[in-house]
Amino acid sequence: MSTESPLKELALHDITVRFGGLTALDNVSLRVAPGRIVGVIGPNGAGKTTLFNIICGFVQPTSGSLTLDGQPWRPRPHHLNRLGIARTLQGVGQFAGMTVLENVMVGARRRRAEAEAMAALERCGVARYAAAHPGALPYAIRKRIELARALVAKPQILMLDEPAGGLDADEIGWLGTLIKETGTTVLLVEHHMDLVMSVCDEILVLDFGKPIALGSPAEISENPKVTEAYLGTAA
Ligand SMILES: Nc1ncnc2c1ncn2[C@@H]1O[C@H](COP(=O)(O)OP(=O)(O)OP(=O)(O)O)[C@@H](O)[C@H]1O
Repeated sequence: MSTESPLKELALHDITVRFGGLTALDNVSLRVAPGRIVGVIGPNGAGKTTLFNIICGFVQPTSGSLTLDGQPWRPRPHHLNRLGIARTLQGVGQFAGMTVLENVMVGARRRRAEAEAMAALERCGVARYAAAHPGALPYAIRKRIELARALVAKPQILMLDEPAGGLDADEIGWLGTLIKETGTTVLLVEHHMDLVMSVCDEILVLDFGKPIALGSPAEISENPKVTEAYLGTAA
């Protein structure tokens, strides 16, 4: 499977997740159309990571369902790569005992995918660190390596979990350009509002697990419910 294959439509239907007495997601529906960049935002604890964990099969919904290209779909973490779904993690979770190149090859679909891994590192501007060990590198470089690891398999759906965390303005500018140029479907969980507003076609806003708004960046930035959710957190 490659980026030339038709992109997949991912949809969540009335997903609810309860952890004991806590409702982390409350009846959330979302259709991620092929090729769109969809942001998921909300105050801390709103359920953003839980939503990603549902799509990756790390967490099972209490109720609700998912579909992939309209077919019922039960995600399993070890099938994601084969299905063309790649995810970056918050922070940088690279293997310390491997070189940068070896870390990126872990994300590839084929064995011995050295050329693809080098191409992904080049795309992310960090090919010169291929032989280094990630532990010794600055945080911003490691974030780029994490992106290369997700991009190496040429995913059809790229899930980015707080990719801008810990980056400066220049790095975030670079990241925004990369996201817009991937040509793939992107799901973006991010607190950095300028990045979200500049790259997303559509944004879902969660608050205490509830979907409170879904729309274009302009619609979201003018929605009083969204302002209230954020100001309520800050107060
Ligand atoms: N495995 C779990 N067991 C119990 N509660 C959990 C679990 N995972 C998440 N939660 C709770 O579910 C709620 C939503 O958490 P989640 O991490 O999805 O929020 P978030 O929007 O990603 O937050 P942040 O912006 O801080 O990363 C929180 O109250 C959290 O404490």
